[in-house]
Amino acid sequence: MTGGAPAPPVSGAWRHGVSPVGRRRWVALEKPLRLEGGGALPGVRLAYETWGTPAPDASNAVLVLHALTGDSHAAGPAGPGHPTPGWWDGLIGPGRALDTRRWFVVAPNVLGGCQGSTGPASPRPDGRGLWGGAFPRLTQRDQVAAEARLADALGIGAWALVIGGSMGGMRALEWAVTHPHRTRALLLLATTAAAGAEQIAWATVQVGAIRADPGWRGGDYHDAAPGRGPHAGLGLARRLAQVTYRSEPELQARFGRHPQDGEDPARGGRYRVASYLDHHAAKLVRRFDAGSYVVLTEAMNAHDVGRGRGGLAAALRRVTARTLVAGVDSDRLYPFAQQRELADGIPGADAARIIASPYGHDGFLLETAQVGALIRELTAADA
Ligand SMILES: CC(=O)SCCNC(=O)CCNC(=O)[C@H](O)C(C)(C)COP(=O)(O)OP(=O)(O)OC[C@H]1O[C@@H](n2cnc3c(N)ncnc32)[C@H](O)[C@@H]1OP(=O)(O)O
Ligand SMILES: N[C@@H](CCO)C(=O)O
Repeated sequence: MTGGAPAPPVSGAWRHGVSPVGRRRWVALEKPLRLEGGGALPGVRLAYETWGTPAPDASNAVLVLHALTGDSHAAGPAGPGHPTPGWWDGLIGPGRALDTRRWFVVAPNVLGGCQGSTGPASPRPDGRGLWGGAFPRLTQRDQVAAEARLADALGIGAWALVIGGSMGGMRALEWAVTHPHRTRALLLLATTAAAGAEQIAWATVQVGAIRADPGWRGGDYHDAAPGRGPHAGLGLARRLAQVTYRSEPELQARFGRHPQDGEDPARGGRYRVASYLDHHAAKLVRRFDAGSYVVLTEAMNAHDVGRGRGGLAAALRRVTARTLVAGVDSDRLYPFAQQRELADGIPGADAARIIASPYGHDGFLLETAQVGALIRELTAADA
C-alpha cells in the first residue's frame, strides 16, 4: 500500500496525535460532545486511518465507515495492532476502486468502539478510572456528530463520497440526512433506514448473553483480572451473530452434518459448523470489548433515520447526494426489501442494486469486485 498518511492540519480546536498502533492517528475533541439522548460526553477521542493525499481544497476526500466489529484498518497489510489485512483492502489502494492516487480515503473507528476511539474501555477524563457501565448510551447520530468533528479537524468541508455497509451504512445514511451539504455521493450497502423487529430481536439476544455472564458486573469488569471479563457472553453473542451474517445454503454446503475432524457428536464432540462458530467466537473475544459490543449494538437498535424528522419518508427526502443502494441477495439479516425502501425513498437514487453472493450479509465485505464496480459507477460522475 502506498500513500502514507499526510500530516493533519494544525488547528486550535482539536488535538491531534499518532497512536502507537500501526498507522492510526487520533483527534481529541476539546469540547464535550452533546448527545441525542441528553447530556454530553467529555474527552472524546476518535481514531482514524487515511490513505492517499488530500487535494488542497480536500475535495477528493472519501469517508469509509465500518460495521459492528470493524475498525479504522480498512486497508493495508496486517501489522502491529492489526492481525489481519484491512477489511476492504481489495477496494482501497492504487488502481483499486478507491484509487488512492486520486482519492483521500479516511476511515474512523466508530465512537463507542474499542480500537482507538472513546468507548466503555476508555479512561474517564475526570480520572475516576475507566468508563465501564457508566458509559452513556449512544445513537448513530451521536457517532456521526463525532465524525463531523473529525472532518472539521481534517479540514474536510464535504465528502466526495460516504460509503458504509451494515452499521456503517446506518452512519453513512445519517451523514447524508444530517449533513446533505457535506455528502456529495452516497453508497449504502446491506443496510436499512431503521432497525427492524427481527434485527432488534437478534441483537437483544446477543446483548442478553453478554449481560447474563457473571463476568459482566454491570459493565464494570474492565479492572478485573485478565480472563475474568464477560468472555463467555461475548462469545455466545458472536456465535449467534455469525449465523445471521451467513446464508443457510452456504452453511449447509460448507459444513452439512459433518463432525469436526477427530470429533464425534454422538460422544460429546462437535459438528464442524459448531467448531466454526467456536473459532469466530474465540477470535472476537481476543480482539473486541464486550462493553463496546453492547453500546454499538444498542445504538444500532436505536437507528431510525425518521426519528424526530417527520418519519422515514420525510427524512430520506433530505438526501441530496448522488446515491446508490445495494443489498446482498442472500442476506437474511438485512433483507433486500430494506434496501429497496431506501432506494425508493431517496430522491434521484437508482433502483436498489443486487450484489449476487452465496455468503449472506457478509457479502458486502467479501464481494469486493461487485462493490468496487458500484464505487466506480458512482465516482465516475465526479471525474
Ligand atoms: C466492516 C467490518 O466490520 S469487518 C471487520 C472485520 N470483520 C470481521 O473480522 C468480522 C468477522 N469475520 C467475518 O465476518 C468473516 O470472517 C469475514 C467476512 C471477515 C471473512 O469471511 P470468510 O473469508 O468467508 O471467512 P469465514 O467466515 O469462512 O471464516 C474463516 C475462518 O474460519 C475458520 N474455520 C473454517 N471452518 C472451521 C471449522 N470447522 N472449525 C474451526 N475453524 C474453522 C478458518 O480456518 C478461518 O480462520 P481464520 O479467519 O482465523 O483464518
Ligand atoms: N462481519 C461484520 C458483520 C456486521 O455487519 C462485522 O462483524 O462487523
